[in-house]
Amino acid sequence: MTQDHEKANIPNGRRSFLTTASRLTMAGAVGPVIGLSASSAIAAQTQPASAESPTNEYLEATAQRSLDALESAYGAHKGQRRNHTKGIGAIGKFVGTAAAREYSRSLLFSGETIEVVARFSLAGGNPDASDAERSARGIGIQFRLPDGSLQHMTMLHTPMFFATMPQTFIDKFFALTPDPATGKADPARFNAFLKSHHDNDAQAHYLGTVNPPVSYANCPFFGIHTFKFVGKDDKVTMVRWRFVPRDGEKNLTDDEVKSAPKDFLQAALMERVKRGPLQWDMIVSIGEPGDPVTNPTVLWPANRKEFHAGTLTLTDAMPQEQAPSYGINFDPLVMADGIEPSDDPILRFRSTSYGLSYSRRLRNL
Ligand code: HEM
Repeated sequence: MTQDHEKANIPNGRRSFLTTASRLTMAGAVGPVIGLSASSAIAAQTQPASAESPTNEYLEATAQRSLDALESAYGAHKGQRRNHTKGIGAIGKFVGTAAAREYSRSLLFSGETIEVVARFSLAGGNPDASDAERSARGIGIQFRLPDGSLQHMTMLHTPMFFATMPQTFIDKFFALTPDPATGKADPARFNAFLKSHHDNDAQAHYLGTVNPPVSYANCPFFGIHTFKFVGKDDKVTMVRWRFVPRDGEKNLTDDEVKSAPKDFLQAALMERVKRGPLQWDMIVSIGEPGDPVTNPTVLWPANRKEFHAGTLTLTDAMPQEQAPSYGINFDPLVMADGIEPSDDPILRFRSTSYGLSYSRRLRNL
């Protein structure tokens, strides 16, 4: 298993993750990142040191900086999520398989029917974003296990993420800050981000070449990170998972991308659940020695051994303000016994960022 990062001491004594070899090994051109209204400065690399903001502050990726970056790009929308702001609630159930029980002792795979609260969303902090924009679609799922414990999964419809290190996330959203003169992000500054952050390439290429989905019902969702399945005998298996829609994957045509109404996703989902339950199969891939486990921008080879770990069934959908998911913090590190996180620095970082966003929303900030 490869580690493509190292921990480094920074001068003020605090520790931070710094990229050493974050170049992609997979094919993927520097594509336009469309959908996330483009750009401005790369804070970490271009902002001068000052008494209030010493250079080291810009080098350190903190939850605070990640929210500063999101709010810089999209503003702070009171009482709302700072990322994936536009969304829809859903409820349903999950039933795990005997095949999954071979690898994980999690009650998720006990075979009992597990209650599920979910939320679909559009990446980015704009509550009025167009549903046709070329950004990631997300799903947060809270599984309520029979012993009262919780298991979270927070996934995207792209197979890969755009950052090997939290600093890329922070730099990207500062680079999307609107220029006060135009109200739009500065393309030159966003291009500077693209040129200096090649870990962004693969997802940008994917979003630039694969049209957005026609409905959340037709979205595959990828866990992206590597996780550990822990068996009854404590045996650890490195895994990645994805949820494959039984309705099939279906994307907008080029014409539909241009003409689709701004808010079609909610209507499409509501209409679909009226016709019957929606299902996804959870497919788990087993890692082999040498597969990257800390880099969420690089895919595993397609020929990895896979098994069907369970079926997600969603029975109802509702506007997010009325949904049980409204008050949930889909922190991806909320895990029940039997599933554990890898050392992926992005996965580890997410928890604090979600917590801070959640606390702002609860305080109506
Ligand atoms: C450095 C990396 C990341 C940061 C800083 C970050 C930050 C955030 C924040 C602040 C939120 C809003 C949380 C809330 O207010 O409840 C959020 C939501 C979300 N993120 Fe991330 N994220 C990161 C990576 C990822 C990755 C890798 C995935 C998927 C594998 C992902 C999927 C989602 C989804 C689906 C939501 C919406 C959850 C909901 O409906 O509440 N994020 N993210």
